[in-house]
Amino acid sequence: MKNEHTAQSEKQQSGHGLVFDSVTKRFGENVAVRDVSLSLAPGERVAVIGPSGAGKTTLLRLAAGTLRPNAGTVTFNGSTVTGSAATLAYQGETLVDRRTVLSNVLTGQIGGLSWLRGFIEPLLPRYPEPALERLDAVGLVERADVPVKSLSAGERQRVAFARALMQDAEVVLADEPTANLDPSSRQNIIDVLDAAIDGELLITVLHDVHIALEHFERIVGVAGGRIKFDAPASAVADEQLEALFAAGASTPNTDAERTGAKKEGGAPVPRYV
Ligand SMILES: Nc1ncnc2c1ncn2[C@@H]1O[C@H](COP(=O)(O)OP(=O)(O)OP(=O)(O)O)[C@@H](O)[C@H]1O
Repeated sequence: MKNEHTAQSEKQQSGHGLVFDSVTKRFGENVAVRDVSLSLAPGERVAVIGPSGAGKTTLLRLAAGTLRPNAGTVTFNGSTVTGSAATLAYQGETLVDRRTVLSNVLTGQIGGLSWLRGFIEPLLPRYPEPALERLDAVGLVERADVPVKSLSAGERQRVAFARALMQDAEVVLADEPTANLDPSSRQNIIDVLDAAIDGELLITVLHDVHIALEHFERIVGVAGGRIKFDAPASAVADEQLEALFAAGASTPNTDAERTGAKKEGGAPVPRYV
């Protein structure tokens, strides 16, 4: 009889799950992700950690299909990723303050509606039940009718999760869900996310290494656009973490910097186009 690990490896080799195959993503001369190969199985809970500018958000956006690689492929179950396979849980600041919690969550499904219905549904919902279910999953169903502006940062993040879960995607991506939260809310928000996920592949970018190691099974360490380690949380050594964050300070992102060529200009690179 095959053990679970062998079965999972075979599925991944046959293109099951989310697969990055030799992926490179450039922004001009800046190489954000450099020849990355990675296989993640359905149901896994993965934390991506690394220093600032390492390429973590770019990896997430490639997984969401909102960025296309310059080289290599990103597939889910063998097909190029699209917005319907993966959902990116944007941070709580992306909510519309003056609208109610329910209305914000309902905007999570407008991609699947007609233009007119997509406009009207968040304001005058005909089918609020799916959104109320997602709010229940994140413990906020009682607050469905209050405006988002009256919520705490942690509650806003929970609404953002509920909105992302409306897409019923098989891959859930969260970029820094603990940002702007106090330490006790940070633990709590990861517990909420954990409880709301139901068999989907969860990939979370985290700055807080302790939370990553405590709450996630698999840790992918990224620096300079490359994967430096990919290991079960229990196997990540302090030396690996020190090397990862030390590498961040010294790893160049451009080919010119890597080859020691003189850098021209020096204008800051914009974060997003
Ligand atoms: N849209 C863009 N245009 C130009 N450069 C970009 C763009 N997005 C990211 N970059 C650059 O790509 C590199 C990786 O950025 P990315 O945001 O993926 O890093 P990160 O690890 O998520 O960083 P942080 O932890 O600070 O959010 C950085 O050098 C960044 O400046």
